[in-house]
Amino acid sequence: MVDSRKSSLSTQPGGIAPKGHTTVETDRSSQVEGLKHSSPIKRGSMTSQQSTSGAKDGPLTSPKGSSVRFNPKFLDNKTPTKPPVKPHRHRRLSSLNEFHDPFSAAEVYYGPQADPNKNSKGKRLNRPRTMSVFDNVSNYKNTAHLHSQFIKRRGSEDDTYLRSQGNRRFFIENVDQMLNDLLASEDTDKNFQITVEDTGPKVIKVGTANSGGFKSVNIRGTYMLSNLLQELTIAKSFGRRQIILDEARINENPVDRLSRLISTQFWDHLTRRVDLGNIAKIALDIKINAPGAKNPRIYVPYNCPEQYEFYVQASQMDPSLELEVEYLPREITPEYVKSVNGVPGLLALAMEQHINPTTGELSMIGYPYAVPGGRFNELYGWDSYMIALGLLEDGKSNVARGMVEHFIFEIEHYGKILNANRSYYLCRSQPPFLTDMALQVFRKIGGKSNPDAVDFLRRSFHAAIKEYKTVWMSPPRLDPETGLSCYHPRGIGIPPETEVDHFDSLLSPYYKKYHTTREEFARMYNNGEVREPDLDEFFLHDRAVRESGHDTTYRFENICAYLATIDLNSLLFKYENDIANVIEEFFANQYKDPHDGTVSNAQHWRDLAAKRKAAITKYMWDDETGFFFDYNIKSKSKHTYESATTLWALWAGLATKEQAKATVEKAIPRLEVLGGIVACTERSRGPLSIKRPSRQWDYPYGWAPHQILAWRGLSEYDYVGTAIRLAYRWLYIMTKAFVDYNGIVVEKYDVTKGNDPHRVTAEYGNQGADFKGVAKEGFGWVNSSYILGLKYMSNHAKRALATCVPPVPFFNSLRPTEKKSYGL
Ligand SMILES: OC[C@H]1O[C@H](O[C@H]2O[C@H](CO)[C@@H](O)[C@H](O)[C@H]2O)[C@H](O)[C@@H](O)[C@@H]1O
Ligand SMILES: [Ca+2]
Repeated sequence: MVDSRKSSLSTQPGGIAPKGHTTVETDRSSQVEGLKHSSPIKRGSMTSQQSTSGAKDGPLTSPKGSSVRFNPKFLDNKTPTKPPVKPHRHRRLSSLNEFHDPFSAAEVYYGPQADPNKNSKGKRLNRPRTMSVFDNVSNYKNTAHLHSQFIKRRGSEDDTYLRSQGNRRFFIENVDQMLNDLLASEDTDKNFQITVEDTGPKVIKVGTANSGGFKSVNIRGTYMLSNLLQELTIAKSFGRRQIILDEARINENPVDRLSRLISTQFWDHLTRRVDLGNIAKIALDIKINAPGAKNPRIYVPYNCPEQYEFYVQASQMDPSLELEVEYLPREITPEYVKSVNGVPGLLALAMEQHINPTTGELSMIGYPYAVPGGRFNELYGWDSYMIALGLLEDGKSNVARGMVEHFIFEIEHYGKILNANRSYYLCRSQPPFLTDMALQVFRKIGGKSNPDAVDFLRRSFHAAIKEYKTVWMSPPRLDPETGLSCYHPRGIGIPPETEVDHFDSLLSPYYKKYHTTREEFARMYNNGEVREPDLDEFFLHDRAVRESGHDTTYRFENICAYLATIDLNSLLFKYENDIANVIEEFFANQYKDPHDGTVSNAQHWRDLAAKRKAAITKYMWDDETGFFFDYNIKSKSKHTYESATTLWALWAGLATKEQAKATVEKAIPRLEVLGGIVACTERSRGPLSIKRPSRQWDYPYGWAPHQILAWRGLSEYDYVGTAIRLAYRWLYIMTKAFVDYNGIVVEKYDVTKGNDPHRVTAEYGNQGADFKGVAKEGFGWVNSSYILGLKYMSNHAKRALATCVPPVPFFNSLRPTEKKSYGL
């Protein structure tokens, strides 16, 4: 490994490290000494030799002992390999005389126990100047020195710092002041983040804990400075005015840091659980900007009086929140849904009985669930599946289970798994994953040996069978001629949840035609006061696009409701097989449907799957290109748009061995780019222009669900090496953006560029990018993809990721035998 710090420092006037380098240093002599003394890499800490940008130039050697790999193929259905949260070895801190974990969760690290103002032990650190530094007086009270990039007084520097082993801690006497100084000096573009694009000195002084803040050291480089900003922001949010901060916490190996943050913070920030006190907050929605959307509102199914009472009680408890509680009608029609677009609200979800442990009072509480993040602050359909996979891996099976409970409730009360639980989504679903999601949760909560898990599985499959029959295999979604299904929700008018100007380019000719404004035209059109058949056709397909989860892509524009997609039909094939297996094992091979009275066995469902497989092969498979295409049921022809969803056929297990081989040999080379699998090929998307702007589900963007399904699909067909290679690419893009851009984790990435892959301007920008100081939640399915992707990585690959070694140099550096395990 190249020592990037030594070489870069020697060429930098004034010893200031270039952007992206992450170092702590005192002066040159102590640097050298520090390097001489540096101990082997410890879990969780990133030495300066591992700095982020320098390493990519250096040759990569395969460290000994890094060859332990597992076959991820077996992991989806079997036992976990990753413990929920890695236990950290506690280190004894000699000077502070206490046990302490530098990587503990924020609540612990910044909680009252660690507060020098509340904890008598800690107070010792805020001691006045002592004789030991009498002749060595620091100007630490003069805060100007904190952002000075010049070393003014050698006497104030703590040259014992680099010699201290395992006890490198900073004392931040004034968190607010330090935050202000840090931002003033380093956040030169004033976006409250410290990134590689900021042009500050990239160095700041901080007091050392051993000297009680009298002596200081320099913190250098984007990564460490941005971690410092993040930690100070979190400390402040805990009400802390002073902190002791471990160096290990701000130079932590980025792979460890990101996975730790996801496991211990991001999931918690994304998790919701409705109770009497928080419903008004949970119900708030920033997507709709209408007068009727100002107050929080909850809609309750007509036959859930207990829930209605609960919410009325919540609204009465604090009238100032102005929570409105409404019953839904028995029949939910497109007309009704349109009628409440101006007064949108959250839709009630599943609740369980709850006994207050102190009062013994019986009440209700919602099952927990996790939201995607950003503007998406409700329970989504397919996001939930992807999120559940990550939660299960991180030992949060109660939240994953809660989401399945909500889907059972949604199918029972709203007739489908909703796009998301808001009133304006009542007519739409999303890609169906319930059977696999229930099976994954079932296995994690004890499987066959747990009667509660068996009950859960049976209830889930009752719901899934109802959904299969009444949503996906009924009009208008079913195409009776081919037996295949399309995304085709009912609905009226313009979807209200998009950003206000989303449809301007489409609708502006109509504003002109009717000499009116955007708002007035929308009202007239939605109410049927003007008839525009072309728009009706456009919005029919637009609703289908949104149901597909792929909103939006040129693949689907003006056509989606007529497409039997490979995505949906792969998922239904999986439903049919999962249902067959569960009927066989958990319903004694005889399933009496409580909804329609029919009786079926496993063979019946296997026959349905075989029929679908035959139809998919006939209508969708293209041997020449190695793609499964969508099928247009109107024009009765293949729609030859090359999409990443061709890999869903592998995930579902419907491709033959030959089809899988052709996929790997012909389709993957077209879809594989720097950062993994791209949403579609550039040639299918076609040229862009002002009139034909980019769409977020097209080239050059990459999405976590596409990666996750591709990895598993390829592994199922024994192309584990290809899965590992693609996973490395995706994790590289994520890690690089995380390191260079202040810990960012976003909804989607431009997977064709390595410098700022998080910068996506298509349609409604990028969720997860808009934070001040610290990213608190990441983005649901992207969080999962990191946790799941790491399962495919060897230690060698993890080390390369931590130093942001780009995929091609990394693959080129492998020995021939190693290359094989990357499918090369
Ligand atoms: O508000 C615009 C659209 O937003 C959603 O779509 C996008 O975010 C979802 C949540 O992460 C995701 O499931 C979907 O795949 C994304 O394209 C929403 O689902 C759409 O219905 C809505 O129109
Ligand atoms: Ca900045």
